[in-house]
Amino acid sequence: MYAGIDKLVTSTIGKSTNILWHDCPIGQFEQQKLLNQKGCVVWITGLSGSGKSTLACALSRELHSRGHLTYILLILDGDNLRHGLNRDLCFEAKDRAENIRRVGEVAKLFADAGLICIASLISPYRSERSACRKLLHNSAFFEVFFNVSLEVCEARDPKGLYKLARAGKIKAPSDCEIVIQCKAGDCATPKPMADQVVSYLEANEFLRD
Ligand SMILES: Nc1ncnc2c1ncn2[C@@H]1O[C@H](COP(=O)(O)OS(=O)(=O)O)[C@@H](OP(=O)(O)O)[C@H]1O
Ligand SMILES: Nc1ncnc2c1ncn2[C@@H]1O[C@H](COP(=O)(O)OP(=O)(O)O)[C@@H](O)[C@H]1O
Repeated sequence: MYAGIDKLVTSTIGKSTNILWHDCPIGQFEQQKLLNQKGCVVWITGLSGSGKSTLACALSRELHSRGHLTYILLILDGDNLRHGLNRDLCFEAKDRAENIRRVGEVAKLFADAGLICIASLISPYRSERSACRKLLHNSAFFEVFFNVSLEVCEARDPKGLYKLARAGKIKAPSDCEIVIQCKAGDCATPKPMADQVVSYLEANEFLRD
């Protein structure tokens, strides 16, 4: 047996038996001490064009300027992910579900490594967002809902995809920690929106060990 592995848990997955779980001596606790922050997932949900990617970038810039390690969100952004990790997936309901499940698992890995992981996905279904939330056992999953009207998103329509959103009747999330409100003619700039999330992380002691 290798040094440092003090617990072996076996399980059966499909037809495979003896799938081993290895516990390692350097875990989330040790990583967080090193980074002086707590690993967590900030999950940004909202319609296409609501401002998710803009907030993700503003938030990572703001946290970086304060000395915090984030995972650069552009990799965990719906469009970008479909160039790599999820290039086998399209936009049917089952593919969206798998897309979100994989992103949730990857986000959990980054949070386990002590990083503040910002995921930016439309993630329209509550059940899938809840499943990702449940992966984080220590309440380190924060949902940010962009409450931006269809009218505003459609007026922006930077990718010309808006006819698709028009068909969807997406219910507002009921279990999010943070709501970014934006009505026609009254939208905050990205910096105060990022500050709203930073204040939440600060108040919940995620910006110190
Ligand atoms: N057909 C179709 N339907 C929906 N979205 C489309 C489609 N084709 C491309 N895109 C772009 O992909 C982004 C959505 O990916 P997500 O991973 O966020 O979607 S989901 O969470 O799986 O529902 C989304 O990015 P944002 O506009 O930034 O939200 C779209 O621009
Ligand atoms: N707070 C804001 N106020 C005004 N325009 C914004 C704001 N946030 C984003 N935008 C603009 O809205 C469009 C969509 O933003 P984006 O972040 O790409 O949305 P999403 O990632 O949700 O599709 C972009 O053209 C962006 O410049």
